[in-house]
Amino acid sequence: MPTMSSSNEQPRAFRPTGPCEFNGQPAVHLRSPGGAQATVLLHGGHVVSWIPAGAEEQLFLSPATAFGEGAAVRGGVPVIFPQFNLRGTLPVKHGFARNRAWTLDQAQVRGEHAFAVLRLEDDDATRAIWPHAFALELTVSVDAGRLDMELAVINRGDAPFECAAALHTYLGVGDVRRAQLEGLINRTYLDAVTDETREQWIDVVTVAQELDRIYWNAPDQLLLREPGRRLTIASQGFEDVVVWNPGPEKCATLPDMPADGWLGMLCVEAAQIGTPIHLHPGDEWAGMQTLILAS
Ligand SMILES: O=P(O)(O)OC[C@H]1O[C@H](O)[C@H](O)[C@@H](O)[C@@H]1O
Repeated sequence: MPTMSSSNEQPRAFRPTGPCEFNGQPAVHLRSPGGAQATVLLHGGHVVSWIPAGAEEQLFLSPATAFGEGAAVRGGVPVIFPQFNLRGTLPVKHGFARNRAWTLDQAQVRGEHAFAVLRLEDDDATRAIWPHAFALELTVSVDAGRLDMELAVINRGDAPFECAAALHTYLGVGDVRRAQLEGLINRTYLDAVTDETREQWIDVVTVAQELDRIYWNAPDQLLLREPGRRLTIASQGFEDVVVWNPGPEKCATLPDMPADGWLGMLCVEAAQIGTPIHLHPGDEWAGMQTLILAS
C-alpha cells in the first residue's frame, strides 16, 4: 500500500543537508551551497529526487509507487544488485539491494558539493538467497547542474564471487514520444522484447511503444534531448546501458504506474551485465553514473 506524505515533513524548499523524511520514509536530503538538491531513501539506497540549481525535478517518480518495507520503489534510481532482471540463479528480479534498508554513513557539504554515503551489508536474509559476504557503498553528490552516483561493491568474505549491478535511472521527460537518446550508434544490443540481438544503425533512439534493450559495451557518454532540455548521461566503470520504457500496453499492467505513466519517463541505466563483476576476497569494484543538465 502506498503511504501518504506525513504532515510534519519539512517543505523541501527549506531542507538542509542531512536526515529527513520522504513520504514518511527515512531519507537523506542533499543541498549544495548553490542550491542543487537530491533526496535519497535509506530503503534501497534509492535516489528519489534530483533538482539541479535553478531547475526542475529531473527524475520520474510514479505517483502510484509503494514505499516501505519490501517495496520496490517505481521511479528514481533503483540500485540493482547482485543480479540484473532474472539473468541468474536468484529468484528475485533485479536482486535484493532495492528492497532492503541501507544505513546512512555520512551526509556533508564540502566545497560546492553536498554528498551522502549509504551502505548495505550482507545479513542472514541476503545470505539465505546469495551466500556471500559483501558491502555496497553508494555515494550520491550534487553540485550545480550535476548529479554523481557511484556504486562500490566490496567482497568482505573469504571466497570469490560474481555479480551484476546497475543504476536503474528513471529520467523524467515531458513526453517520451518527443525525446531522443543519442550516442548508441553502431552498438550491438539485446532486444529483450523480441529476444533478438540487433545493431543500432541510426544515432537516435526514440520510444513509441515498449522498448527494452541492453546495449553491450556502450559508450561512456549519451545525450538525452527533448524540447527545451539537454541532459548528458555519462558513466564510468559500467560497460553496458539498458534503455527501457514499458509503452502503453505493459504500463497498463503495472499496478504501481498510472496508465499514462510511460509518457513521462525513460530509463537509461548504467549497468554491468554482460561481463560479470568478479571479485576476490577484499577486492572492490566501482561504477559511476553522472547526469549533467545543460544550462
Ligand atoms: O518492474 P521492474 O522489476 O522494476 O523492472 C523494470 C524493468 O527493468 C529493466 O529495465 C528491464 O530491462 C526490464 O525488462 C524491466 O521490465
